[in-house]
Amino acid sequence: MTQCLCCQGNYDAYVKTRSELEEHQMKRYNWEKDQMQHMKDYIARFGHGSAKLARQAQSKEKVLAKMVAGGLAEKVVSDKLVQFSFPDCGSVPPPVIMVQNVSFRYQPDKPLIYRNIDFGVDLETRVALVGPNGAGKSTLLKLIDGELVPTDGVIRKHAHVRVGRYHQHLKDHLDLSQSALQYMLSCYPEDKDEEDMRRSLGMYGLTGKQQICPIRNLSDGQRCRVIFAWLAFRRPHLLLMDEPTNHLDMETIDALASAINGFEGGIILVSHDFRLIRQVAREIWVCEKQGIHPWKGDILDYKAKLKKKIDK
Ligand SMILES: Nc1ncnc2c1ncn2[C@@H]1O[C@H](COP(=O)(O)OP(=O)(O)OP(=O)(O)O)[C@@H](O)[C@H]1O
Repeated sequence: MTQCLCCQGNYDAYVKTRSELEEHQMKRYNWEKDQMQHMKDYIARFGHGSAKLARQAQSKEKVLAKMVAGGLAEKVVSDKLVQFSFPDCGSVPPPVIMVQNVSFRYQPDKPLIYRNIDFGVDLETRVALVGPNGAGKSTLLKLIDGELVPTDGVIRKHAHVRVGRYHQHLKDHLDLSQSALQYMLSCYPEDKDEEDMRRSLGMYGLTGKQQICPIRNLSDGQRCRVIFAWLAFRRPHLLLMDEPTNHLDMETIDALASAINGFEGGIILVSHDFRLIRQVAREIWVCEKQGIHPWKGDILDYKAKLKKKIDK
């Protein structure tokens, strides 16, 4: 299970430690840079001078080589300030999605994951779906998205609704030889405007270089951002987010939270990150015992209940 990030104290401590480390690294980088420049200037000026000066220059050359061999501090390059946002999706009148008497099992000889579940989703929906591992949270998102078909019952969708589902496996399907920009252009061939695509990728914190280098050279976190950019470009009315915080650092998670809060559509979030849930969810639904049950309290009450259960 992903570590719970509820505790603000931990987060503050993390930010403080990180900025102290960065400050130290930057000081060391600047000092080394100055020293090296000084030695290089000396070598350039006196390397071919009198025997004494040339000897001193040689000795500086050795010091310089030793510094390089010992490993130099890298310049602190903070990731571009990330400010996610999901574009205006326009409105779709309710009911946007109706889940009616749905039962589901993966195979005929397997137990039901859901039995007769019934609920509606619209653009006001801001739900965090929680529950034990294996209860069926991801399965529900796949059913709503249409990747899975109910064994019984129906899921009705408004004809014009655009659903955007984010999950971890999307990044595993990226063509690693393509750049993020090529990927976007191939996904949206009708939108050939490179500038638009670049703006979108840039909005998700990918620098110009990162947009055009092969995806293979990007970190997992950067690949996730490519997926967020792809998702946002679809202008979904309903976001189905399955563990969106994996591979994201805390600043990016906060950027995601504020993007969700600024989003005008609906969202169903599956996450083990209670800190994100606390920031964005208006309702908690518990997925267990083949059903979906609205939770009366907030996510902290739910967390307390889990803890009580473990302590018993
Ligand atoms: N393709 C599949 N075929 C058969 N069984 C599956 C398949 N996918 C998932 N399951 C099973 O269905 C159940 C529900 O899985 P699901 O991934 O929806 O649970 P979850 O609540 O999202 O779990 P977690 O919190 O661990 O991600 C699990 O027992 C899982 O093993």
